[in-house]
Amino acid sequence: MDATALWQRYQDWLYYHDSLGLYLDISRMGFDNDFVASLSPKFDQAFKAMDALEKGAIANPDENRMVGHYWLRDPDLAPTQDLKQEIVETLEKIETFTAKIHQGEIKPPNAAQFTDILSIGIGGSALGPEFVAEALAPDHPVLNIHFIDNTDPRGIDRVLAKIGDRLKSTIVLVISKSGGTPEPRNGMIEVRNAFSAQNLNFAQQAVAVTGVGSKLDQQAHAEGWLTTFPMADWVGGRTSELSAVGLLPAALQGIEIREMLAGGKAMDIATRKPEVKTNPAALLALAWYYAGNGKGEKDMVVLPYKDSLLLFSRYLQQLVMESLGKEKDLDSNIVYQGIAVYGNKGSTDQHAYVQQLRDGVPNFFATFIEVLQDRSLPSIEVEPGVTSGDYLSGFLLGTRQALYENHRDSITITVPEVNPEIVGALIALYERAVGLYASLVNINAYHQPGVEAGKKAAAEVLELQHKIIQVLQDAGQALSLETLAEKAGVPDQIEAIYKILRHLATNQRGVLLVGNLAKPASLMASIHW
Ligand SMILES: O=P(O)(O)OC[C@H]1O[C@H](O)[C@H](O)[C@@H](O)[C@@H]1O
Repeated sequence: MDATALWQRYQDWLYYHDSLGLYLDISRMGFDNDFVASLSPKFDQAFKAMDALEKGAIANPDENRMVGHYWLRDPDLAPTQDLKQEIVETLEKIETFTAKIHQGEIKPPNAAQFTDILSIGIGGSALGPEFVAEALAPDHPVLNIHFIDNTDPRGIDRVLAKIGDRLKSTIVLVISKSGGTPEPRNGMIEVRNAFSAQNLNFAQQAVAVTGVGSKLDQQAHAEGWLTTFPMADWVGGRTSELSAVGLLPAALQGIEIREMLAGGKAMDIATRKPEVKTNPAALLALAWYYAGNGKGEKDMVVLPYKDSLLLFSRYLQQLVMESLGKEKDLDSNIVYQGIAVYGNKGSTDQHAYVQQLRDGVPNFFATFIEVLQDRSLPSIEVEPGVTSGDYLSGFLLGTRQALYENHRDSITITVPEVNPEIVGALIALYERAVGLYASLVNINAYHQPGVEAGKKAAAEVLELQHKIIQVLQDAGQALSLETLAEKAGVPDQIEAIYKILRHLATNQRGVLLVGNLAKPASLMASIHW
């Protein structure tokens, strides 16, 4: 396409949101008008499905749940008065609680004021808060946030070591919608143990964000934690950033949560329009469908040219891949859907994998995120007439151009600056795009049956661990792995047994492995009394 035609195409497809100052450019995706027309019936369906979902239809048939994250930004849309009230009251409670914490009205027993936040959660209960903290926390926040988002003992130690003796002034948020996920439960137990070690009272510094009546909720009430915030069953984990899950940690850091919600609401209004060309989420869904042939054949590489948006791609990984990565469509056909998401930030990544993007296997489309404002204050020149920000901007434009020249498609989102309103809007934009795309490819975006398989398998491994330790104890002598597997009644699990024993032996857990480590079959296992 020559420069004039390309410039025309750019203008024809450019989307601009006036009040947000947000641009979306899909002109560098190679679709044509016939393609757009061919998707029109699917989009009509998708808009209808989205409308029904917003009105409270059971949009997650497997779990018999409504999908109401849009109501969080506009409680008037909630299908019942009770739901509306629940949203409004939770928001008010977050603000009142936060104000009391900031003013020292609610304070830890052994310090004048809270200084730090320790947020324990995983998946949707961590990725949004982590992304938002990185994007929006002030340089010197009212409270410094730390995250435990795994069950890695060393990772937990590291976070606790950083907090050190400020544990006495740390407010602990345990965030888990189900209230039964093992990783945050383990994190909580470890942190509680650290509190005991410093003679501190965990309950007096702990807050739960969880489903009403969950195990965690019951524990928090029974033990008299500082307070609890509800997580509604109609908000999915990966779309929970603008619920208490994300708003509470954000507010505690001093981030303007009402602005995040306003940005989300403004974007929701824009993406509710049942017309592809003027609806930015529909434009994104169209571009994704085009790139991957409606089958996720190309990966989504997310490249914000702004350090503060570093975690956006990680956040989107869950939102997109957990929503779209499905074996079956809504008619139970095997479809193996999904779009792989990865990314980090520019221009940093230009010195890592962008080489492959430009010249290597063309199995991706890029999404550039451009932030117009370099910094709030004027910049110095790093060479005559040029600032660091000019470089950043030049690198983005240059990479976009270099990809285009080599027939690599890209989308560009441009925002004026990274502020709470824009972050809220970006979250809402992608939530809606994922919902629309799911309709286009006829899948349920709101369940995650695959995640259960991994959890179940992990539970079985732990059960096997109990079993083999029992067998070893009963045997009272060293056993070969084969004999051990036989005695445990699981001769087909010998490899798993070997790996469990190797882990236990490494961690001084009372198991001794003797023999040639290079030849697992030669090993003898015993209990080390
Ligand atoms: O918030 P929780 O109930 O602890 O769940 C945390 C995460 O658990 C699972 O991995 C789900 O697939 C995620 O969607 C969820 O965000």
